[in-house]
Amino acid sequence: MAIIGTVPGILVSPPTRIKVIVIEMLHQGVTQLNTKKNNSLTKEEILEAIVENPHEAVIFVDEQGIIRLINQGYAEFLGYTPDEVLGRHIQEVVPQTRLLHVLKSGQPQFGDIWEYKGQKVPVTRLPIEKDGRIIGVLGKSIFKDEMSLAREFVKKIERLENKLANYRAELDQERRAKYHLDDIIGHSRQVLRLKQKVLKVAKTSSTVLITGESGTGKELFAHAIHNASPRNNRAFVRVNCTSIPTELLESELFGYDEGAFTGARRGGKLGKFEIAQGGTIFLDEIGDMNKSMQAKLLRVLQEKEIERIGGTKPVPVDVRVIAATNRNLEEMIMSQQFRADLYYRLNVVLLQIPPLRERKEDIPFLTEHLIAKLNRSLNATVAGLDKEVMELFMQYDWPGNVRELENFLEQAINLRDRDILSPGDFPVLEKRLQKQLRGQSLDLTIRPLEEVVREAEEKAILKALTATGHNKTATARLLGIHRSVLYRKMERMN
Ligand SMILES: Nc1ncnc2c1ncn2[C@@H]1O[C@H](COP(=O)(O)OP(=O)(O)OP(=O)(O)O)[C@@H](O)[C@H]1O
Repeated sequence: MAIIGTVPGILVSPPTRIKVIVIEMLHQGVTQLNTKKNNSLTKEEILEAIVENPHEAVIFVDEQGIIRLINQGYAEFLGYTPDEVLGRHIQEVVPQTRLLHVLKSGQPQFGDIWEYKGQKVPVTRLPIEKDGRIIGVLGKSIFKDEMSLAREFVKKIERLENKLANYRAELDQERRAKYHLDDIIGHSRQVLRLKQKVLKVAKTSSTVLITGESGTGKELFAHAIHNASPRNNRAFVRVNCTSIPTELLESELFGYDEGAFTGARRGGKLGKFEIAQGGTIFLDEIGDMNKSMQAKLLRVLQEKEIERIGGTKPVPVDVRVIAATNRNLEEMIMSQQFRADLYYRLNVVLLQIPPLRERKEDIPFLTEHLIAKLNRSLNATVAGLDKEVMELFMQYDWPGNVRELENFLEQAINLRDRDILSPGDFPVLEKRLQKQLRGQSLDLTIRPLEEVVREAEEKAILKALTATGHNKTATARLLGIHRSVLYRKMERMN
């Protein structure tokens, strides 16, 4: 038998020759294909090229903290050659290393900013596992040519971190009660009694209801209760029940879980009750809360737990509730606008803040306090006011209470010619006072009917506004007119 060709180690007879040639061709083809595909590089060579890429610093320390792999660039960055550091303990070479923390915790760190010899670099540290055991840590960082990019990135992160810290501080400030008992000015019997009551109720966690006309200082009292209480180092969270649309109020108060509804934020949202955990929640304008929310709030007060929207289990809350309103809740109960059971739950301790006209002896003290406060905020140097102004103040009824006094003083400080305020600095006050005086006396002079009708109308509006604590919707309802008509008429009155 003639041997006409070989395949290594095999003797081939003629009939199989063609087959062998084909096999050889195929073999060559595959080799060429392989060569084209990976440039004949072994896995080790590829890994080495990756490690030695010039854009990144790469280091691997084993479980003992020994440097087992370091690329040229990183060694240079540290001021060595790779051979000088391989086999040494990382701490010996880089005393401020954080790789060992990752070795210990097993937790990866991404985008950490690491400072070395004045240079800041973003680094990633990854625990490396084999067979379920951590065998070392891989540290990586962008550097060299990309350093300027990295620096920009670091700066950006630092700016964001600073911003975040500022927002956090601002938020903390927002969640602190600003006013203390000493900030409540007044020597009248009523105010002194209220302050004593604040000191007593501050010791407990009972729910407090604060009532009083608009601008009497209800919010001030709520802050003071929190600050005088053992909860004063925890959050004080204010929720204005009118300024939040009804459909949002529930998520605002109780929060929601991720995916609770379309458009819900990723990770969900904490509600004000949870934010106030351990502290106080101040529900301002509680009289404006709609009935379905009233029912939900009642449940929270009874069960002392909230349910996030889309949540699966209730969350216990330890929060003191202080509610305030300028509306007459008892009348609202009679007209079925407010739940009686909620009213009794809220009204455990009642603080009724009297209107300013019933404690006019406080006006001089409040004036002095408010001028000092406004001097600070307006950078002014007002020393006080003429005797005539104080006389006007004492005659006026102050339907807008302390807030109205503050507004008058602010306008006057802006308009003044001298640092002692005179009646001329209070043009609106004089106008309102005249109206008030006319309203008190029966004006029998014969005047154009239009004027008489307008005055009667204004009187009725003022009375209704006082009765509703300046709630425009309720005022319009009382007077039987549309809210837009009320607004128009009020604009004309000013
Ligand atoms: N006794 C007081 N001493 C010092 N400032 C006061 C006092 N009462 C009220 N003020 C000031 O008057 C303004 C109105 O007070 P606050 O907002 O507490 O009133 P309110 O009754 O909560 O009003 P509203 O019902 O409209 O919310 C604030 O600037 C507050 O600092």
